Amino acid sequence: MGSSRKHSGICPEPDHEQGGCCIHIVECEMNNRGSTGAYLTWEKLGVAVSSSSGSADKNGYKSVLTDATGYAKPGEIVAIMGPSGCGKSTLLDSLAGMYYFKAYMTQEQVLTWTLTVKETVYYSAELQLPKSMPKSEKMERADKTIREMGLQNSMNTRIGGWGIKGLSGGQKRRLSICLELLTHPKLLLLDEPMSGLDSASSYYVMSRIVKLTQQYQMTVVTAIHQPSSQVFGLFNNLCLLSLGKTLYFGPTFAANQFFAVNGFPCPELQSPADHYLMTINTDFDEDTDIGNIPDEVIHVLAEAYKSSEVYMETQREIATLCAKEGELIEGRGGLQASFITQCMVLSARSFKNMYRDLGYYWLRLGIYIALGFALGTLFYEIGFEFDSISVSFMLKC
Ligand SMILES: Nc1ncnc2c1ncn2[C@@H]1O[C@H](COP(=O)(O)OP(=O)(O)OP(=O)(O)O)[C@@H](O)[C@H]1O
Repeated sequence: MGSSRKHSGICPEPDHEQGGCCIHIVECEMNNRGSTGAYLTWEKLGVAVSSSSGSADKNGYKSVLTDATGYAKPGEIVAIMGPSGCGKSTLLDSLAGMYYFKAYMTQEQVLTWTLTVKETVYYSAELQLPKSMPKSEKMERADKTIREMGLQNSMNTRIGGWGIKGLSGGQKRRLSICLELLTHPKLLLLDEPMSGLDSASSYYVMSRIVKLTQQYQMTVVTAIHQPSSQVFGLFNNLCLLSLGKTLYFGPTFAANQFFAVNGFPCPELQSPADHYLMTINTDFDEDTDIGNIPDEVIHVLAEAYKSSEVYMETQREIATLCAKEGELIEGRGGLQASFITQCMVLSARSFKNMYRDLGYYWLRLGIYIALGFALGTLFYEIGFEFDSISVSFMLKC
């Protein structure tokens, strides 16, 4: 590793229940090749929310994430998996809380439904890419990213929304990924990027993300629900959560052995990802057919993980990554569009959105014309005398 780095960290005061927690990120020059990469680590990360339910503690707080520990390195993808409600989004939100994070795709779609795919990506390219980059190059990058996400046949299709069918749910998801990948961010957080995609599309989209991750040495952390075996095989590290606890963080290929050693071997012909999720799901205690009580399984695995060699290795890796030192490589400024460009692009986008949106522009225009006409006719042929004004006004009212 070279010596240059960007560094930031959040290490709040140790909490009496959760212990100390720390999120740490360094951007280092890699292998002296001139390119840089972001190293992200999180240790003993806990999140509690105020709650009035029975599971809250005496202070009215419910723990939704406990002692989460892990790391992510350039050129690699960490997959966060676990049953619904286990804390995947909470972990990603906590990591995204770093002021330095570059790109975060949440579960909510934030797309302007009146624009086409091409317009959406072009506008985003103009706003996000460095002002030093020529416009032709920005458009070229936008076209390439659209093709990489397999949206080239829908370039001129409107996103669609209220009353207008446009892109499908999966296509919208791919478009959202496009917008995040445009800048080749050093750190990319994705929350359920595959939702709405069929298994083949999921594989193609994820393998393209892997390709870009390796090509641009991006650091990627993604929450994912139910990856197929092929998609699962693309991840470098796996973070398994249940009830807010980390049951496993380590190499994806080593998870099978961890489960087998602790009494939950993956049956032959079953997808490992499915097996892990079925084993640690606590939502359907009565219907479970694996013969174990889910809460006990979580306890056994959480304890086994903390005394495993994989956990020790994770701790060693985090210590190494946190110890990286160096200098600032580049300032954050200079990467965005200039103020003038931002004004022009946003005005053009807003104008297009307004005149294509029936409710937003045309309906309002109709209402204002009708209102103007009504107000105008109030004084029609009113006369010029004082009496005519008062009589006419009384009549009209
Ligand atoms: N701000 C909050 N206030 C109250 N409860 C919260 C808050 N944030 C998260 N939670 C609770 O924490 C738990 C974990 O939520 P989270 O969204 O992280 O789960 P998830 O694993 O991403 O679920 P899914 O896979 O269904 O999206 C849920 O029970 C949720 O209700």
